[in-house]
Amino acid sequence: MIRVIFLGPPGAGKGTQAAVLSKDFDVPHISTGDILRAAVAAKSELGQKAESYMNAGELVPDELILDLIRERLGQKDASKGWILDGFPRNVSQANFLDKLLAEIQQPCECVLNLEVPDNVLISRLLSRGRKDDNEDVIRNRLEVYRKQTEPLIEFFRSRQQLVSVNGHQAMGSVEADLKQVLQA
Ligand SMILES: Nc1ncnc2c1ncn2[C@@H]1O[C@H](COP(=O)(O)OP(=O)(O)OP(=O)(O)O)[C@@H](O)[C@H]1O
Ligand SMILES: Nc1ncnc2c1ncn2[C@@H]1O[C@H](COP(=O)(O)O)[C@@H](O)[C@H]1O
Repeated sequence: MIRVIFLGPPGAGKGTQAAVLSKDFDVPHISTGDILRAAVAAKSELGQKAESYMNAGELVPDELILDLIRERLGQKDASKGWILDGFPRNVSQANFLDKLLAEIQQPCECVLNLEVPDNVLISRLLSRGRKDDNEDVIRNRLEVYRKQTEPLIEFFRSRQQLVSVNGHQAMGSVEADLKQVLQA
């Protein structure tokens, strides 16, 4: 069983690696980006509220995300562990998660921070080609990451929860490094 959070800029490989580890460790991969994209595709109320923020590369307001995470972590499959990808994304989400995990008695074991140079991120995102992967939106997502999400590196490091891994390697090598961390 593992309970881990993936941290890292857009394009660092969080979703790619979380999907692999989710299979290997048999725990759900909980991606707030995937949940929101599904809501947009379904044209649900959440999707309609979130879409314009996502298309602009901005974070959606916390109030759209917090209940969703509480509900998802309360589902049965999450009782055996989880991998969070894309949450928390700012300090207020991290504080919320802290309280929630204490309340449901599911402590996070570690925060895996994928490090990749900016030029590599940009070229990966341009070739991924999602709706929010055009040049202007990528630039904004990186800026939003620097301002709002990157402070979480220090937040988790100060609590000795952070482990940084070189994400600028072949996917299999990143996976091997992550597994080494998780088995340690
Ligand atoms: N180690 C790697 N080497 C080369 N390409 C990679 C590697 N890891 C992931 N990619 C590719 O880079 C792109 C971004 O990866 P991924 O979607 O996993 O990133 P992410 O961190 O989840 O991004 P976002 O936060 O924007 O959702 C994908 O097209 C993926 O196939
Ligand atoms: N935790 C989140 N808080 C606010 N906004 C979020 C969060 N997770 C995802 N989003 C929105 O969705 C897109 C895509 O997310 P990815 O994790 O990069 O797939 C992101 O730009 C936010 O608009």
